[in-house]
This record gives sequence, C-alpha cells and structure tokens, in this order.
Amino acid sequence: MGLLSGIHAPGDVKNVPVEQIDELAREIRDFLVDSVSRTGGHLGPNLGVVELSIALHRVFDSPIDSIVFDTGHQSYVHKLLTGRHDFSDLKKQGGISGYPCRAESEHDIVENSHASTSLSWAHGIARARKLKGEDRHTVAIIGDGALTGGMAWEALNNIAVDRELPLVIVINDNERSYAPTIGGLAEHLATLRTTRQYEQVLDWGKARLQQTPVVGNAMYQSLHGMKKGIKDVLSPQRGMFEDLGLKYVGPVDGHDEQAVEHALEKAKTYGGPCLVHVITQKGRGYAPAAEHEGDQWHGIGKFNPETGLPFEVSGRIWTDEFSDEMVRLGAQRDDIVAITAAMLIPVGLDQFAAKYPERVFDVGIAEQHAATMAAGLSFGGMHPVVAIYATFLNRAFDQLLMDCALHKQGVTFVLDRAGITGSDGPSHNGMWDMAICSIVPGLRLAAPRDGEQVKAQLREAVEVDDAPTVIRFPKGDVAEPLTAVRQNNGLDVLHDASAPHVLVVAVGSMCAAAISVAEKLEAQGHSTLVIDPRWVIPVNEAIVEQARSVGRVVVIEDNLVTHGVGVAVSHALRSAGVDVPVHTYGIPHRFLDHASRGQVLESIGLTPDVITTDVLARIASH
Ligand SMILES: Cc1ncc(C[n+]2csc(CCOP(=O)(O)OP(=O)(O)O)c2C)c(N)n1
Ligand SMILES: CC(=O)[C@@H](O)[C@H](O)COP(=O)(O)O
Ligand SMILES: [Mg+2]
Repeated sequence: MGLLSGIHAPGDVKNVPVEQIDELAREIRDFLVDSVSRTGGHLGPNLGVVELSIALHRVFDSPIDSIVFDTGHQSYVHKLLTGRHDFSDLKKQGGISGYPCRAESEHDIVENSHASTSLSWAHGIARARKLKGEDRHTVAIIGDGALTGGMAWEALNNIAVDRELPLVIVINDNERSYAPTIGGLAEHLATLRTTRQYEQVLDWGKARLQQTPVVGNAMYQSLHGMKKGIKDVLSPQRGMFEDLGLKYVGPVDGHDEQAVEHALEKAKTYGGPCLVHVITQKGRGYAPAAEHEGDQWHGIGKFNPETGLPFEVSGRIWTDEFSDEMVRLGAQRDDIVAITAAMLIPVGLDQFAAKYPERVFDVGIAEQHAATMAAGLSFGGMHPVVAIYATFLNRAFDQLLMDCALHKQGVTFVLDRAGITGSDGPSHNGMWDMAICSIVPGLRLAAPRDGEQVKAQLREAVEVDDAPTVIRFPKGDVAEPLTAVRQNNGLDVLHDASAPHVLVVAVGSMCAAAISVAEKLEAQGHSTLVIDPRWVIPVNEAIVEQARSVGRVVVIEDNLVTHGVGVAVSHALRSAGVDVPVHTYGIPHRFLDHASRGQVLESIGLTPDVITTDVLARIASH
C-alpha cells in the first residue's frame, strides 16, 4: 500500500501528484473492502465517496476550513485521509468510531448520526466565521437521502438568502438512501442528472457535426437552436436550487476526481452559498456492493472479500417477529397501512410491501412527516403503523404529542433498535423513547419480552383507535420465549413467590435479566416476585396494589433510568400513598461511547450480578 500509507494529514493529500490520484483511490478502495470485510460497516456509502473525499481535502484546508458530513456513516475515507488507518476495531469498544468523532481528530465536527442536520451545522459555522471576520471556508456533504429530511430544507431556506456567506454544499447524489431515494426531490435530481447526460450527448453531437463537411455546421446551428426546447423538455425546471437563490454547480461526475476538484474550487471562490451536485455510485469499485439491489451494501456484516458472501448469517431477529405479524394483520384488516422513513427493509416492512404495495408509504428520511401523515391517515379511517428506529422518534416528538395524541388518533409506532444498540455510537442508542413517550397524555406503550409478545402486543396495539400506541424492541437476535407462570390483574408473573419481600417490575427485553436477579436474591433468602406489565406506560394500577404487600420494588428497563418506567412507577406509588423503597435500574443519564450491546450493558451495570449486588446492599442498609 504505497500512497495511502504516506497520508498522515490533509497536506499529504494535497501533495499527491495529479497523475497518482487514481492510484490513491484504488488503494483506498482496496483498503475499505479488505478492512470492512473483517469488521462489517458502511462499505457501500464509503466506496461511493472516495474521489469526493480526496477532492475535498485537496481543495479545502481542514481543520482551518470545516468539513461537515451529514449522518457521518460515509466518513471512513475522510478518516483515512486525516491519518487514521487502524480500522481493525471499527465500531468496537476502544476502536475507531463508525462516524465522525471529535475525540479522534480535530478534523471531525458532527458526531450525530441523525440525518439532515449538516446544512444547519454548516450555516451556523459559516455565519460565525463571517461574524468573526475569519477567512475560513465551510463545506457540508449531504446525501440525496438526507436531503429528503425537512430540516435540510429549513436550512436551505435560510442559507439561500445569506448571499454573502462563503458556504459550499455538496449533494452526494447516489440515488439511494438504503433503497432508491423517493419523492419530488429525487425526481428533480434525476432530471438534473439527465441534463448532464443531455449536455454530454450535445457536446458529442457538436463535435461530430462540426467535423462533417458542408452540411455539418448548418445542422449543428439548427440543433443548437433546438437546444433550449429540448432542454426544457428534459429538465423543465433545472433551477429548483437556483430558484431558491442558490448558485448551482453540476451535475459533476463524482468519480472523476479532477472534475470534482474543479467544481469545488469554483464553489469555494464563488463567495456566497454554492451547491455542488455530485453524482456518485454507492458501492463503487466493488461489484457485490454496487450491484446489490437491496441497499448496495449500505451497512454490511463481515464477508469474504473474494466472493462477497457473508461470513455471518444472523438468526431470527426481533424485526422478523414484527415483519411476519404485519403480513398476517394486513391480510385480516385492509385498514392497516404502514409508513417507513427510508428504511423499508431494516424495519421489516418489505414483506408487507410486497403483498400490499399500495398500503406502504416510504416518506424518505422524514420521521416528522411520517408521524403527522399517520395522524391524517388515522383521521381518514386507516390504522397506520409507523415503523422507525427508536432513536429517530426523538425527531418526531412534537408530531407524536400534538398531532397524534392531542387529536386522539389511533396510530401505532413500532420502534426497532430500542434500548442499547451500541456499535453505532451515542446517537443510535434507543434510550430516550420511553422517556419522551411517558409524558404524552393518552399514549400507551408496550415493551415485548419475546417474539410471541411482539406479535400479541402489535395485535393489541392496532385495536386501539383513540390514542397513539407504541411497541418497542431491541436490535439483534430475538429473546428466548419467556412464558408467564400465571396472570395477576393483567400482569404476567414470570417468577412466582407466595409472600414476596421484593417485587421486580421487568420491562421488555430486560425480563430475562430480572428473572436472574430474582433467583440470586432468593439464594440470599429474599423471596422475589417478578412481573412483566407488558404495557408499561401508563403504569398499571395492579403494580401499585401488588406493591402494597412487599418490602421494596425494583424496576429494570433498557431505557434512560432518570425519566423512564421506573420513575413513573415510583411516582404512581407515591401518589397512591404506598411508601416502599423503589430501586430503578436502566441506562444512565449520559451519552454512551460505541461498543457492543453486551459491552455497554456491562459498562453501565445493567446486568443481573450488578443489580443484585446493589439491591442486597440497599436491603442491608435499611
Ligand atoms: C433521522 C434519521 N433517520 C434515519 C436514519 C437511518 N439512515 C442512516 S443512513 C440513511 C440513508 C442516508 O442516505 P443518504 O443521505 O443518501 O446517504 P448515502 O448512504 O446514500 O451516502 C438512513 C435512512 C438516520 N441516520 N437518521
Ligand atoms: C447510519 C444509520 O443510521 C444506520 O445505517 C445505522 O447503521 C443502523 O444500522 P442497523 O440497521 O444495523 O441498526
Ligand atoms: Mg444517497
């Protein structure tokens, strides 16, 4: 690995002779395929931005200039070009993050992996530079998928009138989120791409005709006269961005490094907000990725680089339980519709979509629109199921509160990746959903403990037509079935005790851990009853009644501990005058570094051993 091993900082990128840039790009692609084959990661997006990233670091001067990546999953090449070459522990505990990370490098700015924020970040940074009179450039790189997020358009609306602001916006247009990008914007970008092909055809035609003796030049002139007409047909309104007041450069072949450099230089010297439309291909240079229909290896596990075949075949995951039950529900009720925010396959709606294509809506990376569109669908007599990752519900909180709950609309939110996800870093943990849902009047939230409960609770949820309902479950392999030993006032008893001293309230995926805690406490002489309320928000009154006859209550949840179910149970007991100690165990009130789910749970003490030891200590203290 010649050239890449010599790249320790952006200055080294600038010093690569032009004629060796293609070799550097080849080395980077070889590195990405080889390294990610051993760790897994976002191979497709990063293979698509090799030339773009090289050009960015040759035109701009990071960290004097600020390079802001949207979502950040496509920043591996940027990391390589800023001297970080050890990807052996990518996304693992203590290893390099899969997203920009300020602790790793002064070249990294936005760590948030929630899409569509880069333009707002860049607007603020550029405006600050201007106010301070600093001659520093700001460039944002936003994907065509992230550009479907409403926040990006809030930013563009503001940036467009900031006409003296030196700000470059690169649209990395690979026509994909996971699946092909949807909506009017995607169609407009396609029109611009067509224009590019049109221009190339015209340039080709001009050259040929002008070489044709006698009639050629006359024919070219008449064709040129038609150009306006053809162009209007091909791209009736090339200027959506220009109509906003933004300078538009492109479309540019994103794999022609010199062309990208030229366009970036043009944008950089423009002196005002300038948008560079770069056409790239996800998975570029590695056929198994580039030719993968589903998502062009947006995110991939370990694989054999020779064959492109996966080394890991995942077992049945929580998502599969939801996916299968949605198909069954869809057959029984034609009012059931589904909404995804550009993640049809990852959230498990692909089967439902295959059977009922007219009843699935992919709204792009637009969770806010998804939530309120669902309110509208409900008002119109449908029962929408909004399937998103738990962490992305944060973005649609006001729509959940003020459109779904205030209007008592029967909308079901299915939150995948709830709780600790781990390897995708702090902004991907689904640790806030039960906190924000707990303050929504009328909302009902269920946390299934296994696959059977996912199916059962989904069915119960879609029966509710006068309030939002939420089902939340974690990433990865579905839990072993946990059968209740008996029912008690709507509570599933998972571990029984005749005269319990301790009542453990187990939430969702923490039920197995709760049973283990009970067994350990009983080994120390403390009889313990474990219940799974199933529907955990609002607090089931039966918990309050059960708590009247015990010495203490323990609540274990895979959610923010300071604002989750535990706090709600404690409040319910206080309000009912039940004066027993309540010990809550969950995720601490801080952002968590990337590591595996198991390692993070271990690091925060959300394990049976640590919980048991703490409960025993509290019993001993009073
Ligand atoms: C608010 C939000 N919703 C969903 C996601 C999940 N997600 C991660 S990357 C991605 C697709 C991004 O597409 P694009 O911006 O075009 O980048 P590309 O992967 O094509 O480079 C999505 C939907 C997210 N990160 N943030
Ligand atoms: C970048 C992004 O938001 C997702 O691609 C993220 O990597 C979630 O991946 P999983 O679907 O593996 O949880
Ligand atoms: Mg894209």
